[in-house]
Amino acid sequence: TRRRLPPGPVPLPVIGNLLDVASRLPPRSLARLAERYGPLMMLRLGSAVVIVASSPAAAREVLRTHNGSITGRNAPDAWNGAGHAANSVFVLPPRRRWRALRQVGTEHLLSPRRLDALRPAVRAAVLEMRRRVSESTAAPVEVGRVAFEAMADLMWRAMFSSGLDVATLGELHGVAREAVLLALTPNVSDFFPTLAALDLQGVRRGMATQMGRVYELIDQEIDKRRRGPETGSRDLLEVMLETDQGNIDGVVMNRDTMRAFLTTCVECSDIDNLPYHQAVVKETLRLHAVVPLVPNKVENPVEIHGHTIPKGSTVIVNLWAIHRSAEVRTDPSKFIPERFLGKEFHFQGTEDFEFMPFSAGRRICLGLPLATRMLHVLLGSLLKDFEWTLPEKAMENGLDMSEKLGLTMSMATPLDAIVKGM
Ligand code: HEM
Repeated sequence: TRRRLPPGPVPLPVIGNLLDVASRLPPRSLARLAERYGPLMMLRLGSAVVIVASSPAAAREVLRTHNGSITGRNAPDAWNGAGHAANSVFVLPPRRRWRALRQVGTEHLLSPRRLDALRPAVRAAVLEMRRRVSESTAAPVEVGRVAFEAMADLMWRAMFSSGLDVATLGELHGVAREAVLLALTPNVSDFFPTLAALDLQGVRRGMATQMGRVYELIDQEIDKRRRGPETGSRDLLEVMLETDQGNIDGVVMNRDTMRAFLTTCVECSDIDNLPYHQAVVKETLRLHAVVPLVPNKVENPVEIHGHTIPKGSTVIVNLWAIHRSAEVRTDPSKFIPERFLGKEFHFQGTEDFEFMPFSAGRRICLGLPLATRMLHVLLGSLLKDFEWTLPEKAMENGLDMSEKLGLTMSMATPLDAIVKGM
């Protein structure tokens, strides 16, 4: 079967193709390799076998045709810190616990009914964000930080019906920043799983400290609700407490269930009536994929385009490369929101797999309904309520739009902007 494996660069002994991929921006290195080896190529990263899908047709094979056999995950070792892998929907294997957690999330946190009920929480989180921005007229505003804090505040309100104070929000931002740095560190444990137990670089221990702090905050909320008076809230915490010791589809609702929904969040607005605003958000997600490399584990061997994809290997869909492919759109590296006007490009992905910021298939982003609403509301509020300018240096030298990949993709130089007026 060896001859039928996908083509790829020749691996070096021990390290395999690590040097071919190591760069400031791995999705771009992989896109360049794909120009040479084709839309389905094979690499060895240490002892791990990695197949990379870099075209819409290859993505369709992975995320639709053979999706049933390619829905696993090889959890990065960092996720084992504080036992987080057992609570994370992102890395759980596609079995009972993963299915049940997705169901809990879909029904009790992200259903259209729950999202409607969350409108006041969204409003409160956005008002709080506006208040903080309007107090920052003297110094530049770190836009990413403000948006992160509003998402965290909203997620907290959705789960616990109470917002977070400024100090805790700041602390959570610090936790996220540390976690991104840890995820940025290429980890020997991932490339040589036999060495993982040693945690040679301390990445797993570092992640355990960060996750441990978030778990502590969640536990405080649970204990407060248990001791306190009835609140009458119908939030995720209430569902959990009502079914405590009970279960949903075989999964016990407990603290771990709350931990599964650590990620950010938020509102329903007028977005259907704001096509240009929507097009700007879509073009941003196209050019700057939040999760540029979607990793799937092969649970059963499959044949794609005449090549054998071995069991246990990781199949990465390079969303970054597909979104920027010159074969499917003109001027792919230019920011042109108009390309999304008047056409059917859904956030859920297009039929031909050329635009899918939330991926597709059985593991499509669970937070999609919340994320799309919150993105529009946050951006809308920041643009409508404030007038912005850039710091002098950025005005002179232009804005650094380069990206860096950690847990998710972000700007290499965080955007600072100055509020001119309201
Ligand atoms: C602009 C914002 C976001 C983007 C572009 C995005 C994109 C993605 C992508 C591409 C994946 C990988 C899907 C796959 O494996 O095929 C993913 C997974 C996931 N996302 Fe998001 N995401 C966003 C925000 C959120 C938010 C706010 C939440 C939480 C409420 C969330 C929760 C999740 C979860 C739980 C998974 C794992 C799903 C699974 O493996 O079953 N995401 N996201």
